[in-house]
Amino acid sequence: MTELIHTRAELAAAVAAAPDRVAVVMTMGALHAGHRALMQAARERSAFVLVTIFVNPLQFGPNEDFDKYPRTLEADLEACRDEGVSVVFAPSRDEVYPDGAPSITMNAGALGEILEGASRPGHFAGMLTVVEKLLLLTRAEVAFFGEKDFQQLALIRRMARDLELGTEIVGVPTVREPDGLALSSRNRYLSPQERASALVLSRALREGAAHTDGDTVLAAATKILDDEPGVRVDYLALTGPDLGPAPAEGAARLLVAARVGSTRLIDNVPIRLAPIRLGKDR
Ligand SMILES: Nc1ncnc2c1ncn2[C@@H]1O[C@H](COP(=O)(O)OP(=O)(O)OP(=O)(O)O)[C@@H](O)[C@H]1O
Ligand SMILES: CC(C)(CO)[C@@H](O)C(=O)[O-]
Ligand code: BAL
Repeated sequence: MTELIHTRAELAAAVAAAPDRVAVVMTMGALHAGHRALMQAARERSAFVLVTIFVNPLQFGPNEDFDKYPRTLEADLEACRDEGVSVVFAPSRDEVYPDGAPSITMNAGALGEILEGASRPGHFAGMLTVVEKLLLLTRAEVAFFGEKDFQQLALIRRMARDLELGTEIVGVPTVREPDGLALSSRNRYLSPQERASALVLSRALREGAAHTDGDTVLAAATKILDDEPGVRVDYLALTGPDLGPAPAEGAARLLVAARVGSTRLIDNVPIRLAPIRLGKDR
């Protein structure tokens, strides 16, 4: 049985009665198979999985899609029931921010300024603020986040470490459509034609990941993106696995953000860079 609750008092009671460690999956709703993968990973770690559904106003910029963000609570509950979730916490804005906009918020630091942070000022401060509140309110022992939002995951790990939050943060690989498109609640904004154009994001990353030299990785991905007129690239970046500078060899990450029509999408893949091999006479 999945219990739907809305208030802090109900949440405190549910957590106090939890039969196992609290395993949390935080979402903004409009649930899809990517969210379900997080719930399944959580279910493997605990008999008590708690899903939060809250479209956090603090992480949306003034010209972003807060108002039109899909809100599909009935279907979301069905998905949570299917995945054996114990409790769904779907609070109102006042329940999360009883004093209105908080005057003390998280600072996402230098990692919050690059990539997504450069395009969405204030986004990560708002995101970390609500994640920290929800970690504390749910008393989460372990929390699950998708690699699809790779920078978000990196920042949450960093916050948990830097602030000694004591919650284990687990990353879950990106779930994709059979044709490669990363699942995202925002995919439902795409027209059929835009949906076809959006495929170049995953295709570019796949092409890039077929190479092991940094310059070639970027050139291969750029070529695919440049060939699709319906897509405006915000950034294509090759970084280290922690979003620092890309190493000369070993694990790296290739990330992309682009606008398809008016919809902004992100994606990323792991890359393995090989040492440069010199010819025998050089
Ligand atoms: N395709 C996916 N695979 C794995 N995890 C995902 C996927 N999509 C989202 N998640 C994860 O689900 C959690 C909740 O994300 P959210 O509710 O914002 O969904 P979303 O599909 O990313 O939505 P949006 O389109 O708004 O970015 C986050 O940890 C996010 O990384
Ligand atoms: C982690 C999160 C639920 C915080 O609002 C959100 O950023 C998301 O859905 O990825
Ligand atoms: N999926 C990350 C949350 C956001 O885009 O606001």
